[in-house]
Amino acid sequence: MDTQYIIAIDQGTTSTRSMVFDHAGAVVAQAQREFTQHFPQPGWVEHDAEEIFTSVLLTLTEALQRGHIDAAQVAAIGITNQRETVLIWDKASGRPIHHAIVWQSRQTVSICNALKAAGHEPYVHARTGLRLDAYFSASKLQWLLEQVPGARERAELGELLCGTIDTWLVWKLSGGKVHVTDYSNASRTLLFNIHTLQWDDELLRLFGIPRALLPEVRGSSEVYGHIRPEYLFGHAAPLAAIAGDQQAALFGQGCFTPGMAKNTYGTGCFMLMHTGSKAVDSQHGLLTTIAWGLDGQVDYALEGSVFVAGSAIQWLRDGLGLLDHAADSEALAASVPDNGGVYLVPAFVGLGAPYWRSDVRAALFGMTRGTGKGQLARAALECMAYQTRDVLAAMQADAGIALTELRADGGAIANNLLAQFQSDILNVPLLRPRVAETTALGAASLAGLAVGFWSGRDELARQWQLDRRFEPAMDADERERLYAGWQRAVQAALVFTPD
Ligand SMILES: Nc1ncnc2c1ncn2[C@@H]1O[C@H](COP(=O)(O)OP(=O)(O)O)[C@@H](O)[C@H]1O
Ligand SMILES: O=P(O)(O)OC[C@H](O)CO
Repeated sequence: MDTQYIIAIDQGTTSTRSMVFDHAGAVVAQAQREFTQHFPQPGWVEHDAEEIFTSVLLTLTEALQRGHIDAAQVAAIGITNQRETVLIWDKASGRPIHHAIVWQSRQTVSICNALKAAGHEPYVHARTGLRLDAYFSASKLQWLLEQVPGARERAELGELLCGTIDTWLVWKLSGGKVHVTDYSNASRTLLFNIHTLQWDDELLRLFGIPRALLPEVRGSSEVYGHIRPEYLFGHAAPLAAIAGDQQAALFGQGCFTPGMAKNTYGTGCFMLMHTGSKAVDSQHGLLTTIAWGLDGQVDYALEGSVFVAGSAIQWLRDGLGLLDHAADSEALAASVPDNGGVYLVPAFVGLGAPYWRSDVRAALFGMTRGTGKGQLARAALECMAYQTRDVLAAMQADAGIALTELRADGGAIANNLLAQFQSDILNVPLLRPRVAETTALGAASLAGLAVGFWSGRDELARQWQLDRRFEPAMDADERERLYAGWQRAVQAALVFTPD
């Protein structure tokens, strides 16, 4: 029989990737497409869901062509996606009624603030493990139903469907036959009870969301349907996995047992710790979320969501013009011995975990006349490490355990200076795996498990391979001195809020 492969579709915030994995878990071919970011007003971020779907079809076919792989060799397709981003579309025509509202978008801050002021946060948190924040899908759906003319009436008549990006893609790829999501994505909507594993009627009422809009919630590793053959050179491959991108990365990093954690350094920074079958309620500003539904049960995770990480480097590049490429930040930072007392609090869209302050704005502290590009590059890299320490401290306090190692992935951790500094500031070894595309690997793994391509988690755990291990090398006084500077900078930024 011909060699078989699994395709993972990684639909991220700024680009879509299709990656083909072989049985050893190695990437044999891939294709990537960026798509348009729409900023209709300051702080708003939207995507054209049709453009996203086109990017998926193009990368699927490009990846197969590049790898000279026959579509019949595709054993299954797994989907992983930017989370919380949500849209509504017309059931009959398949056309979105408006752009998708992206997770970063702040256009529903006032909806959330009003609900918080009315005292709803405690029970929303108790059911969902989340916060009443514009980051999650529920207020975005409410906004769409209120702002798009006729949407609410049509939703109540059952003419419309909604979904996060996974749901949209499965619906489109299956030719409008399958309307599903998985537990990991449902757990990011603010409408799903993570304890009863049901859409929550009271939360639906609170946000005014008709139940008829919502998809069925399924496991993260099962065959939901098949791709229309015309989308894959005539082969109706099974659509066999769905997982939110951060949970997929946790899976792809082989964090299968309680206490194992990963941190992904992409646009934002997302640290997740597996907590097993237990939903640990955070007392320190973290989220409780569903890691995945697999083999008939769900596993939970604690999550620290940091909104700005690698995008601080993009700001140096595109906003300030200090760099040509993000990777140049390493040499620039290495051109100076230290941060020279400069700290960047990168609250460009407010601060996420563990602060949850959407009103705070970014700030630079500690500059002197001698401050130059090198210190700014350091401050931008270091802020990822300090934010990670904030989250790790919260996680250790919530879980009651000390982390012995941190598995790291995402575009920015290719930066060796950042990786070493991160290990120093945490005083924990940082492990960078050989397959950097852990998000896609996680989705491929879940799809492969669903169709018997891999035997189980043990086999997957054996495939995880180390690229480089960074050991903490900074002395304790220096570590605590630097971190104390960060804490002062955050406190100062929290005090200054715009009108
Ligand atoms: N060598 C590098 N050093 C620092 N930051 C980097 C480096 N390479 C990429 N980045 C940053 O990492 C991010 C891209 O990582 P990626 O994992 O592709 O993100 P996402 O999936 O969120 O789009 C960008 O914000 C970019 O600025
Ligand atoms: O698309 P990414 O990789 O920036 O991930 C976005 C997260 O899923 C948002 O919660």
